[in-house]
Amino acid sequence: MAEPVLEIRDLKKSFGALKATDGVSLHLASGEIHALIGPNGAGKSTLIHQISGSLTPDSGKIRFLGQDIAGLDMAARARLGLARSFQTSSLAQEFSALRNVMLAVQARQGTSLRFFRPVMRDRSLTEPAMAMLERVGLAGRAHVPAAELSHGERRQLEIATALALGPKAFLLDEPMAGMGPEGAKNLTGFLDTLRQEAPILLVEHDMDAVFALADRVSVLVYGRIIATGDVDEIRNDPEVRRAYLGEPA
Ligand SMILES: Nc1ncnc2c1ncn2[C@@H]1O[C@H](COP(=O)(O)OP(=O)(O)OP(=O)(O)O)[C@@H](O)[C@H]1O
Repeated sequence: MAEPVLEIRDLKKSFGALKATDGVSLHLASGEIHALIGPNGAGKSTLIHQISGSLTPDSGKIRFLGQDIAGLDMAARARLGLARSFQTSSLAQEFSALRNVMLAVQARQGTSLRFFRPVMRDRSLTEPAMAMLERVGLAGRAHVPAAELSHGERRQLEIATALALGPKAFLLDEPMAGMGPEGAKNLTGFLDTLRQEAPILLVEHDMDAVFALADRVSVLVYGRIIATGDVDEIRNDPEVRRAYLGEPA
């Protein structure tokens, strides 16, 4: 097997007596969507925070693109191509959709603000930024301030800014939250295409989306992975049905 894009080994994190992450190991392979599901409080967000670098594990290994990233801060992990999106919005609300994506393009190019050039006419920024907006279906809303976009459109814009950073893997924490049925359907279709660009570790409560998208599913309960498998294996796993899908033993 080719080396996984992301590999987590025996990760542990406690808050006092609570073992929020209790020896988690999982990996994300190239081209796949790996869904992480589990009941409220299972430790899904805590795990994502440790991978993105906003929370320090007590022990365990995190390797990304063959490199141990445990000692890197969040910004350094993002620069390597680890894109985290959704639970905290990174958008500049007063700026247009286009300007938001341009900021990400600029960050990737490593250029500083060009005070003496009219930024909005800088084609090395506007052209790739428009291309990203087109990809997520927001080109028609390019000049609308982020604050005036609908909830679903803001999610699309967050993906466009993440794409502009040239990600090598996505960590998506509940992207379907707050989306109506139509928005969830559109986003599901889009995520389906996104896996070609970079694999996705997907934390999601929307089981329709998980079962439609996931190549593999891991089930987290009380900080431990109790099962990993494809959608059918997870649906039919008696322990999963008991612990998570709420069925009697
Ligand atoms: N900073 C913290 N300090 C203390 N306890 C915390 C902290 N962060 C999370 N926890 C606890 O760790 C456990 C796991 O929380 P976490 O938010 O990771 O779960 P989750 O699976 O993402 O839940 P949800 O599906 O509701 O988002 C919970 O019991 C939570 O109360």
